[in-house]
Amino acid sequence: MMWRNIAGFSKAAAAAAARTRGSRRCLSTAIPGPCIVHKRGADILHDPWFNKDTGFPLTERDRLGLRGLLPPRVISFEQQYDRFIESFRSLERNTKGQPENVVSLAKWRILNRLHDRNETLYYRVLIDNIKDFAPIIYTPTVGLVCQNYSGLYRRPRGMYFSAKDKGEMMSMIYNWPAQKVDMIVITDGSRILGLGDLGVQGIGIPIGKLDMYVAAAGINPQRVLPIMLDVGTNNEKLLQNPLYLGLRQPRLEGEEYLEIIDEFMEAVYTRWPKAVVQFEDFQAKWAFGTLERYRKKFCMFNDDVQGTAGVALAGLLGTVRAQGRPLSDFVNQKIVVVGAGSAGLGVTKTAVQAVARMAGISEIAATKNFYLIDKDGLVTTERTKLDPGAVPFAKNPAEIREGASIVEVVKTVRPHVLLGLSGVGGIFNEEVLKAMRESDSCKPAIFAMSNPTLNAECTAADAFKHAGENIVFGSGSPFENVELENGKVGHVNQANNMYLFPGIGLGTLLSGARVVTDGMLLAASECLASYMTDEEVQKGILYPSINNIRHITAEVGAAVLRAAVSEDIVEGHGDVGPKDLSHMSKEETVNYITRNMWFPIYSPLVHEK
Ligand SMILES: NC(=O)c1ccc[n+]([C@@H]2O[C@H](COP(=O)([O-])OP(=O)(O)OC[C@H]3O[C@@H](n4cnc5c(N)ncnc54)[C@H](O)[C@@H]3O)[C@@H](O)[C@H]2O)c1
Ligand SMILES: O=C(O)C[C@H](O)C(=O)O
Ligand SMILES: [Mg+2]
Repeated sequence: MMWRNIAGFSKAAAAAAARTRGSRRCLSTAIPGPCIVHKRGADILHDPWFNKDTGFPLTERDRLGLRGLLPPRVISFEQQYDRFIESFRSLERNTKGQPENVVSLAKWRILNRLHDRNETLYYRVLIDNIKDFAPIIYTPTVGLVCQNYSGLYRRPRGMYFSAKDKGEMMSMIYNWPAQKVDMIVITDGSRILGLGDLGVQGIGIPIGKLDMYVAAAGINPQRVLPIMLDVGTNNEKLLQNPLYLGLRQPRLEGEEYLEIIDEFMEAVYTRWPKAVVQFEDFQAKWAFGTLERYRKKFCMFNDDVQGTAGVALAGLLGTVRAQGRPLSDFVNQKIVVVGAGSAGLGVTKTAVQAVARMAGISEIAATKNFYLIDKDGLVTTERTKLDPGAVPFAKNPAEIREGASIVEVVKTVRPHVLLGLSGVGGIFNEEVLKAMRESDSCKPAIFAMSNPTLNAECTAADAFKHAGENIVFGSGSPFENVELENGKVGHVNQANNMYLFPGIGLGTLLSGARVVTDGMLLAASECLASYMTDEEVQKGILYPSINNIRHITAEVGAAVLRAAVSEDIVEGHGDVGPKDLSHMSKEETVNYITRNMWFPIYSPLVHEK
C-alpha cells in the first residue's frame, strides 16, 4: 500500500483542513439547497476542483445527477491514489533508456493531466511524493516545459495580461472565477531560470511556484493565481515561431512597461486588497526596479532577489558551522560570488549586511571579504558603466586586476566559499574547482545555484572530484548525493529559494501585514539557518530534506509572522486579530500556521439529510 499520511500532519488537522475547504465551497454556492456544489452532472466531472472521478459515493451520484455517467463501482481515494502511482511507476519502467528530456516531459504530462482532471488527487500525490515530483512540476523540468510550452499547451491555467490590454485590466481581473485570491506569482517571462527570455512561455514558472505553495505552505489551490504579464519578447526564435502564443512584438521598455505593470498592480489590489504578490524571473533591471517601486505600497516581494538571498545566507552560515567554527566567524569568510544579476546582487547585499551587523561595522567595511564577478570578470572600481547595484562591491584594482577571471580570483583570494548565480552551465570547470583545493577553509563550500540542471556552474560529482571530498556542496537544481572514494557520502544540498518563499508568503498572509519588510525576510533566513542540528551540519547537510518542506514552511511562516508582530505591522487574518497574534507564543504561532494549511481530501459535496 503506497498510501500514507504525510509526516507531521494528523488526521484531525486533515479533517479541519477539509472542513475549511467545504465551507469555502459553500460560499461559492449559487443555489441554496441540499447540495454544496451548484453544478450538476457532467459539469462536475469536468471541474477538476470538484471532480472525484470514480470516487463519487452513491448518494452524491444520485443527488448530483451523476448516476450512469460513471462506472458503477465506487473506488476509494486510497485506491485512486495507488492506481495513479502505479501508472506513474509503469511510465518510469516503460521509458527506461529513453532520452532524459523525453522521460521528464512524459512525467510532467501525466501529472498535468491528473491536475486537469482531479485537483484533490493531484495535490495529494504531490504532497506525499514531493521529493519525486518537485523536480517535475518545479525546477528543473519546469524549464523544459517553458521552452516547449507552445507545443505542450492544452488548456489555460492562470491569467494573461498583455500590452494590448492596457486600460482594460481593472475589468479583466474580475474575469477570474474565484472570489478570493491569497497568493499571486507573476512573471514577465524575461529571465526564465537560466534560459533567458521565453516571453509568454514563462507562465510555467508561476504555475510551478504556486504548486509549491500548495504543497509546501498549504495554500488553498482555489486561492492561487499564476500571472503572465506579456509585454512582448526579444527572443527572435519565438518571434519567428508561427505557433508562439504570446504577443509578436519586441518587449516594451521604460515608461510604457511601467504603465502596464502599474495598471496590473492597481487592478489586483482593488479586487484582492489582502493578496500577497510574488515577483518571479524578471530580468535584473525590472526585478530591482519593480521591487523599489512597489515594496512600500503593496504586499509584494521578489523571490529571486529576496528569497534567494535568504536561502543563500542560511547556506553561508551553515558553512561556517560545518567548519566547526562559531557563527561569529562568518565575518572572516572570504566569499566569491559569480553572477551580479538579480540573484547575485541580492545575495551579496544581504550577506554583507549580515557581516556588518555581526561585526558591528559599516556595510562599506563589511564588503572587504566579498568578490563579485560578472560576465566581464571581477568587478572593480575601474569598470566603466557599472550597474549601480554592484558599485558598493567593486574592488580596488590594485588588489586584483579589473576583469580577472574566476580562476584568477580563486587562486589569488583562496576563498572559503565560491557561489555561482551566473546562469552559465559548467563555468566552475576543472581548473576552477581544483583551485578551490587551495582554499583557506578546512571545508570549502561550492554553491552552483543556477538553474536548471544544465545551467548549474558545475555538477555535484565534478565538485567533489576536483575540489576535494571535504567540501560542502549546494546546487539550485537537485543532484544525487555522491559516493566518495573514502566510502563516505558527498551530500548534495538543494540551495533553492523553495525553502523560503512558501513560508514568506504564508507567514505574511496570515499576519495580515500590508508589506514584506527586511525584518520579516531576515527572520525567515535565520529560521532556516538554525533548522539543522550541529550533527547534520557537520556532515555537510545544510538544508532540510524536501520531504519536510511543510514542516520547515510552518516554522519559516511563524518566524515571518512573529517578525511582523514585533514590527507592529500585523492586521490579522480572518477571525484572528492583531492582538490574538501578538499574544501567541512561538509554539502557538507555529500551530496557528499549521492549522491554516489546506490539505487535500475529498469533502462532501451534498449536505447529509
Ligand atoms: N537556486 C536558486 O534559488 C536561484 C534563485 C534565483 C536565481 N537562480 C539562478 O541564478 C541564475 C541567475 O539569475 P539572475 O536573476 O541573477 O540572472 P541575471 O541575468 O540577472 O544575472 C546573471 C549574471 O551573471 C553574469 N554572467 C553571465 N555570464 C557570465 C560568465 N560567463 N561569467 C560570470 N558571470 C556571468 C551576468 O553578467 C549577470 O551579472 C539563473 O540561472 C537562475 O536560475 C537560482
Ligand atoms: O525557480 C527556481 O528553481 C529557483 C529560482 O527562482 C530561479 O529563478 O532559478
Ligand atoms: Mg526565480
